[in-house]
Amino acid sequence: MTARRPLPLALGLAWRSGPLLTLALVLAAVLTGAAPVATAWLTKLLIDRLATGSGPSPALLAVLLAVAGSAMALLPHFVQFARREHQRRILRRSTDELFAAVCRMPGLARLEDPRFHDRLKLAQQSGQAAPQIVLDTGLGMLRGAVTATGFLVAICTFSPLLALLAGAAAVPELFVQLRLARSRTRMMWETTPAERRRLFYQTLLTEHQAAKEIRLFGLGGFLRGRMLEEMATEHRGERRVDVAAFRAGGALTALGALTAGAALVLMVREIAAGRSGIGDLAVLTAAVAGVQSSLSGIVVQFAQFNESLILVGHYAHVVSAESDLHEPPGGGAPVEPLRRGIELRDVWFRYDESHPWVLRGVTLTIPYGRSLALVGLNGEGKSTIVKLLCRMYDPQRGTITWDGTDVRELDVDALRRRIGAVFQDYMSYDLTATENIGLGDLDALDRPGRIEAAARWADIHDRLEALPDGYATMLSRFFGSGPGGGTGVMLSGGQWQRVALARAVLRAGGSDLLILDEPSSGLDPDAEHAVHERLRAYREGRSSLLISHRLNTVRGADHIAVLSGGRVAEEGNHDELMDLRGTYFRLFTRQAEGFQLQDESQDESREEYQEGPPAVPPPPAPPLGVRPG
Ligand SMILES: Nc1ncnc2c1ncn2[C@@H]1O[C@H](COP(=O)(O)OP(=O)(O)OP(=O)(O)O)[C@@H](O)[C@H]1O
Repeated sequence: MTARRPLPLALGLAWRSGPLLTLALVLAAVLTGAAPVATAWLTKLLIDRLATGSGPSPALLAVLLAVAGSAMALLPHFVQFARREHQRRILRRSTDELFAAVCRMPGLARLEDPRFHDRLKLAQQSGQAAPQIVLDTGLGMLRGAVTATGFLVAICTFSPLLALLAGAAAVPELFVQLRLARSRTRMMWETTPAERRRLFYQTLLTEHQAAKEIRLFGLGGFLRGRMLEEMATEHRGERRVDVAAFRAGGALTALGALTAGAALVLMVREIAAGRSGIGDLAVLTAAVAGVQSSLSGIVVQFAQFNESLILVGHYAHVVSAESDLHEPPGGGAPVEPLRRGIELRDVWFRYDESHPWVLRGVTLTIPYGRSLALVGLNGEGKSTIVKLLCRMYDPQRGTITWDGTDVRELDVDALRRRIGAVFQDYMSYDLTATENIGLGDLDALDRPGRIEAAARWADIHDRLEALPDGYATMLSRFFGSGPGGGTGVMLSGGQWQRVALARAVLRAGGSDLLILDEPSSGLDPDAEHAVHERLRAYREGRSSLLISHRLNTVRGADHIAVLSGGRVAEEGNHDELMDLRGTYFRLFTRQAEGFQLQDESQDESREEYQEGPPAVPPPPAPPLGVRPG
């Protein structure tokens, strides 16, 4: 999809947010523009009538003047109210459209691209403000054009040269303001990374998760310093543009004063020569000032209009961003329930072209109704395989198939609905306990029975029920709990993990593939044992993928694959892999030895404790090479 054009996009957004309000604002702009011209003409007619006795009735002119004056006084109030209401509606709509576009992005690649985040930041700013600015400045220009045309016609009837002089003064200002607008938008793009980093440091300094390390390691001053450095970078960019604007403003004001002076000299000469009356002086003085200010206003508004359109370009880019995953023309095919299995064939993957390959030709099968366990050292790509199965990315080479169909040909949402997963980096949401579990299947949010059943399965029901507001308690110390706003509750690491398990189980009820990436790393040994027993029963007859560094929990899997160097180095069931005496054997025996050693030392210390400490301390060991006498 190509990026939508900024002007139609901005105007469309303004129109869809409030058609009647848009029309009312356009009408108000025309009236506001016409009112000063009408006032000046009516004043001239009234003065001429009073001086010469010819022309419309003074009473009528006075009434019309009063109407024009009232319109000029009242319109700004209406415009202010209508603008604010319109702004709120645009904000709601643009925010909705922008985040709908972000949610439509099926993969993770774009969210891991810093330039996309820079653009998103500007898109948020521009999507909220720019349509209003485009409309405001567009209407401002319309208003200014009505005023300037009226005044220029008035001046022309008096002296075309004077009209030309008043009009020409706007040309240099136009160039200067356009240049400034371009510098400002460039500066915003250049300083956005610094702004995002500053916001990151600010959040870090106030958020609960980082607070412990920041205090323990004494990082407050360091992070504050970094935050101020980023702010200084932003300010340097802003200052550069402000200095240019200040210089240009001075030069333009001097030029404006010169033009006004020249116009005044011309007028005085004409009146002194008797070619114009006293009424003309009144209208000309107002007209020259009016032309100058309205043309200058038009120029400034045009520059702002241009600036906003450039920024809307970022918004357009985000809302029309293409999918970061392959999508078949006409949409993906529906996903049928799994019958044969999922296969990875010669899968190569790296996170970015500049990164090394993580997977270098992985071939694996998760047969229907069977369990596969993945084992490997840190960073060997186990979680990467999980992300590929959930289609967070597509592999650069090779295929992943679902019952023989390449997953790239399937509808990605339908595929994900068939997968239940506990990720290694599972989320803890600052929401209520019910919501924390219910997010696994939104349909269950208003079915407390299902939520409770999932919590019972994960052995967290008793704890959640005992919370101050039960399942309605906010699991957060960041937001208040309940209508009274009492503080929420934090769970322990293992308790959070059980909540994540309950969430996955709630979803996995109807899923074909259950993925468990380190599902019990934070659980105590009793809980781990219980959870794995339940998981074993739960996986029965269901396709599942289990990843765990605790090899005693994977030994029961139907098939175990050991990843090494981006490939499957060993495969088989536990006994076969032990017979192979390779990596699995080494890792398993090392872990088992660790437990044995612990057991032995525990046994020894238990014996010592039972026997009591030795009465006489043992003699010091003799130096090496010296035989005890
Ligand atoms: N989003 C990402 N962007 C770039 N590189 C990544 C990303 N996620 C992981 N990696 C890299 O990919 C490699 C494999 O990571 P992965 O998380 O799949 O390993 P793992 O086998 O699950 O490790 P562990 O046992 O520590 O959980 C690592 O070298 C890691 O640095």
